[in-house]
Amino acid sequence: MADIIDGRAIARQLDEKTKAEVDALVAAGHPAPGLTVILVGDDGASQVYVRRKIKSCEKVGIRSNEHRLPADTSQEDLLALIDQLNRDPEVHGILCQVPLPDHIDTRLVLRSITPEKDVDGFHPVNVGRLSTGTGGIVPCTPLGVMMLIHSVIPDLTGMDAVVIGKSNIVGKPVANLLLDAEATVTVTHIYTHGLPAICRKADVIVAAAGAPELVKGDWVKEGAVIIDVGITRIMDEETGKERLVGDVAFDECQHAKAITPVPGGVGPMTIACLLANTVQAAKGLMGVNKDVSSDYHDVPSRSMFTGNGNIPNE
Ligand SMILES: Nc1nc(=O)c2c([nH]1)NC[C@@H]1CN(c3ccc(C(=O)N[C@@H](CCC(=O)O)C(=O)O)cc3)C=[N+]21
Repeated sequence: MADIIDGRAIARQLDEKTKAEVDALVAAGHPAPGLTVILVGDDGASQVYVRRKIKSCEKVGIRSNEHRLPADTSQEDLLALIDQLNRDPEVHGILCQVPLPDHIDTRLVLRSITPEKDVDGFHPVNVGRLSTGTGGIVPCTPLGVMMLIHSVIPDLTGMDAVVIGKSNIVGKPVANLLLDAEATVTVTHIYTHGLPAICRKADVIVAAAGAPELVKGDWVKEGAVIIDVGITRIMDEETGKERLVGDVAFDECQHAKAITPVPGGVGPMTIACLLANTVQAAKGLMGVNKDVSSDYHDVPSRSMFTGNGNIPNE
């Protein structure tokens, strides 16, 4: 039997660390970090996620604020709200839930959140920092994925990792983080030729294609580690109830070393990492931790100079 990686338990551990950081900030006379979540429209799943995020904030002592806007909110009004939040010194993190309604230009909206408060790590400045290994805020789900992998494989040096999915939110940033961890990374997607054979070579598989039960048992090498990022709601024919399905045929993969469940795997880590990112953003804005060592990490850092073939100007 494969070990089941308990995302809820690891998220709880991270929340404890986050809470301790919040307490330390407050004890030093700083205000508690503040997160503002914007939700446009009334998509059911989005409402569930936003409620979870707000509740989790309470647990660790982060102040939270929710702006619920009607589905027909104009892009102009949304941008005006973000502009106001960008200037508000009590707001340290801004998250605008995606997907946004079709009449709104999502890229423009995500670019309008100031990079210092961009706790999703979606702003092009943070994307650029991640891809050059120069700090910045790392997107929540990819950061959670790495923590789950590290809970079973402390050192990824030289390992073969296969990422399935090429989204800006998960696939691409996960690939960058795996490279930073010295893994050999193959990025694939649902149109990749010979995907099963590519996966069979992997020591680590990150499935983030949004395709229910795409990864079959015979795609998985004995002893591999599988991280399942997919969440699809399907109607169970037998019970008539809705259930959540990942991108991996879980039952067929018991010869893996370890595997994340859905639910209870990556999802809870996404939220815990959001809270951690909010504290990181707050510290940055408050000028906490701006000591010599963090300056060292802010300047073109390690991975730029350690001979990974990264040429800074490319
Ligand atoms: N700007 C923005 N940032 C996001 O981080 C963001 C977003 N938009 N839009 C939607 C996706 C999705 N997402 C999840 C968060 C928690 C769970 C989660 O807690 N999942 C539970 C189950 C939840 C359920 O029952 O549906 C679990 O896997 O155990 C899942 C998905 C954050 N997202």
